[in-house]
Amino acid sequence: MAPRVLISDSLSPTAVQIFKDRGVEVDYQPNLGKDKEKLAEIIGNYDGLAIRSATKVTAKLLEKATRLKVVGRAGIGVDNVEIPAATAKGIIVMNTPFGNSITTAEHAIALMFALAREIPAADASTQAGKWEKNKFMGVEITAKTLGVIGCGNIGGIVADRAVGLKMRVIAFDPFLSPERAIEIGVEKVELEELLRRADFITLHTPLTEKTRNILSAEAIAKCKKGVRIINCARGGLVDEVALRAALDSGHVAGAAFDVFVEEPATTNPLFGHPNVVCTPHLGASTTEAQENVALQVAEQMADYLVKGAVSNALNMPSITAEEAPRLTPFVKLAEMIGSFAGQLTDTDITGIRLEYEGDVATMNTRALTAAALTGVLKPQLETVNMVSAPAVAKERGLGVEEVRREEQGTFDSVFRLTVKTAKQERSVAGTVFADGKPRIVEIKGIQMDAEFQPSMLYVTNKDKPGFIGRLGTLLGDAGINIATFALGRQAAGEDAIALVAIDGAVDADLLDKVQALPNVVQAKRLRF
Ligand SMILES: NC(=O)C1=CN([C@@H]2O[C@H](COP(=O)(O)OP(=O)(O)OC[C@H]3O[C@@H](n4cnc5c(N)ncnc54)[C@H](O)[C@@H]3O)[C@@H](O)[C@H]2O)C=CC1
Ligand SMILES: O=C(O)C(=O)COP(=O)(O)O
Repeated sequence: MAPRVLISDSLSPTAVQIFKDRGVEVDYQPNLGKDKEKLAEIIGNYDGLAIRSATKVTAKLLEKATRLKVVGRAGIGVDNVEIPAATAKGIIVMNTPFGNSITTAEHAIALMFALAREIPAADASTQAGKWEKNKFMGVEITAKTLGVIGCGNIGGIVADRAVGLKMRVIAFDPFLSPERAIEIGVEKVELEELLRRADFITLHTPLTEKTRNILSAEAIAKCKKGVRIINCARGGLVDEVALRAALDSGHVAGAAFDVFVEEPATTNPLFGHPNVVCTPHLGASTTEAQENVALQVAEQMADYLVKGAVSNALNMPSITAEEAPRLTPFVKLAEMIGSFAGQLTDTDITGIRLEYEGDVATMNTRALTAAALTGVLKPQLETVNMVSAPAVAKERGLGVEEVRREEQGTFDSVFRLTVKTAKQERSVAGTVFADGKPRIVEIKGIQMDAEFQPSMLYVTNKDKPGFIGRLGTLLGDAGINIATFALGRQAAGEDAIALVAIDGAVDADLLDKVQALPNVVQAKRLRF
């Protein structure tokens, strides 16, 4: 069945076309994001959800999203998506981190000029037939100091444009390296210094608990008198009530806002002030940017839903479309080996060691580790998948250790997983043969050669004559057909393992009988 995607915000028709071209069914309902109830009613029918900023992807909505595998944000900010809730449900959240950054930076520059020359008010007055030539006295921006709060992609482009406009640019960003600051021609400063020195302040951080109200009443009070503030990033970075008071007192000379605490903003503390310029979250609204983000989000989502490739995900390691075909059988192997070990473990797991040997050590082991953890955790936690497994493992305090060795042994690649419990360590290793099928090649250091089958019986025993015959007879008497029978042992007469693929299931009663056979140490049913 073709995957189905819902687009619940306004997106360029390019997205619809790309989904169709790539074999994804698509429903384009550009206003649905604003209708929470309706969206919750139908979200259960879709594998993918493509959004902009109007759709709020809350934990409550995700509860109804029983089929959802991916949320694609055609844009940058993902503060409208509850990512931990998506991760917990195994839903990938991806964005398009660069598609609209130039456009948004240009909007910030446009708003800076609009403020400096009071263009919106002058336009309204002129078109009202007032010709108030003496009312509007602007300020030059040349040689003025621009303070950039958050100097990442967009902040960096704004800084670059501002340098071109002959401004002096200072930036506050704890993650801006001194080398990058030199490269883009900005002076890196602390927030206090920026507030003290800047004639214009522009904000370009995401909205997080750290950045909320970064321009608080207190911070605004520390600003130079006559400062002008531009916010093209997110509502909530500036305390709107405090800013209004500072505008009213004349401490702040002007403010240009594209984003607001409450959106859509139909009322706002800033509205109505003569030195305030507002736009309705238009930062990303150019034909070019919308074309970029629509194309990119549709390609990324289709690549994931159709080919298993992951890019620009915020809660999952990337898998390129090129590596996906080579990686996929190993993802399967890692998950099955993980599942094998998980099903064998009854007590609390304290740690997991993942060893990648040979070719597999050169692959995307982050993705393979996520798959292996999924397998280990699934017997206890049905809903876990590659997206949520690493977070769940961390939450449960499982120490995860990765070892990579590129030298090959008997096989081109070996993946070995060791589960540690308070009582013991148990390792299982496997490989992928040329047929693309995962195989078990070693259990607890004992060599084996077994394929995974949907229903299997795992028996450890003392290597004594008669065991195989007795097990075969017991299963035969119960009407169970043996599909394959793999054996391995440490040495003659010592610990041995039998891995039996069976048609049909072994019930608890029969399992007890297997367990009761002479020399049997442990008997377990496994399902794959
Ligand atoms: N108005 C609009 O339509 C648009 C708004 N945006 C907003 O712009 C924001 C920035 O986008 P990008 O530049 O692409 O993101 P980015 O991730 O490249 O840059 C953000 C920068 O903020 C810095 N930062 C993080 N915490 C900080 C803190 N506490 N103090 C100072 N700096 C801090 C980071 O180090 C990073 O360099 C987005 O998160 C989004 O909210 C993005 C596109 C369009
Ligand atoms: O990309 C972003 O972060 C934006 O804020 C753009 O929002 P929008 O897609 O125009 O609703």
